[in-house]
Amino acid sequence: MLPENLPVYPAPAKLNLDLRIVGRRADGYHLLESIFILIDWCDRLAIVPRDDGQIVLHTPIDGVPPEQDLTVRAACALRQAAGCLNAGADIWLDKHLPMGGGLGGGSSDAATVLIVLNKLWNCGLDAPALAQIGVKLGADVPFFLFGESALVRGIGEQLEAVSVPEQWYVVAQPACHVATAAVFAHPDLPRNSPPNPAADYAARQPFRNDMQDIVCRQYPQVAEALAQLSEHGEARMTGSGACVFLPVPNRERGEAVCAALSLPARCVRGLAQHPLREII
Ligand SMILES: C[C@](O)(CO)[C@H](O)COP(=O)(O)OP(=O)(O)OC[C@H]1O[C@@H](n2ccc(N)nc2=O)[C@H](O)[C@@H]1O
Ligand SMILES: Nc1ncnc2c1ncn2[C@@H]1O[C@H](COP(=O)(O)OP(=O)(O)OP(=O)(O)O)[C@@H](O)[C@H]1O
Repeated sequence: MLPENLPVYPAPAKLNLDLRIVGRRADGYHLLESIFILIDWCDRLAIVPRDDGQIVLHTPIDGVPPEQDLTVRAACALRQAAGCLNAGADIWLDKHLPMGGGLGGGSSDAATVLIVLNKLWNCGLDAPALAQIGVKLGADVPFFLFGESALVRGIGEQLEAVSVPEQWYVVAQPACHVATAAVFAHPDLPRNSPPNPAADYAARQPFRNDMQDIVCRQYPQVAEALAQLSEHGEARMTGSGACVFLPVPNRERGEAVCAALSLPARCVRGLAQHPLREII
């Protein structure tokens, strides 16, 4: 999928271990408190600068016009913010993460483009400046730029590091795509969980996901996936779904759970840091 002999830049997925909706802003966006972690399931990108000012995505996704792809939008937004208007890029995206899965794939692709082109174009923007560009592309982009486990608040722009124990997870993929905006707009969505500012993994337990009940009502495939995973432990949905996950003590146990399920699933490992952390 990617051209040979070019550096490959990963864009890892996220899981929301805990997700609470604690309020709503005047513009309708919801205020969240969520523990985010990175996992070792990744999209892969190749990115090469070009000097004719064009931003070319060589691998468009079915149903997403290139100019709306988050990789291209990220490159354009960076170019605008940094004022390097003649900078261009060739981008190849090898998509592995399911779309509409609650794994943040599009946001992660955008974050990887921002990180890499900030270097390749010598923009010199610092992390807060990149996050400001990122949050306009997707609520999860600042987390991927932050690059480690975090308690995320606001709509995704307030981040605090959280120490999360090393852990394996089974991630199961129901055969449906959940429309995030429709879940947030649902009249029955709980929107008033009590705020708890503690950036502390243990103190926030027991974890839950305030979007899970509404999504299970509307998407029986998600409810079925949760029922199957729950036979093996405490399973939850990530983000606005559709994917669901289960912490497991080790890879062997994870592979055994995957084999017992009747839907696609994989065993993944939590990452302490973003693989591009050293160039963020
Ligand atoms: C639920 C999460 O997956 C948790 O990680 C994210 O907050 C969702 O982030 P995302 O998919 O990047 O969502 P965006 O593309 O930014 O927003 C999609 C739509 O969901 C609604 N939205 C999103 C985030 C938020 N905090 N409140 C909202 O009400 C808005 O109507 C928005 O237009
Ligand atoms: N590079 C991209 N990768 C994935 N989706 C993209 C991309 N560019 C634009 N999109 C659009 O964004 C939508 C959401 O994709 P994404 O994979 O980020 O969803 P998600 O995993 O549910 O994210 P979240 O957890 O943030 O809700 C897609 O349905 C698609 O229309």
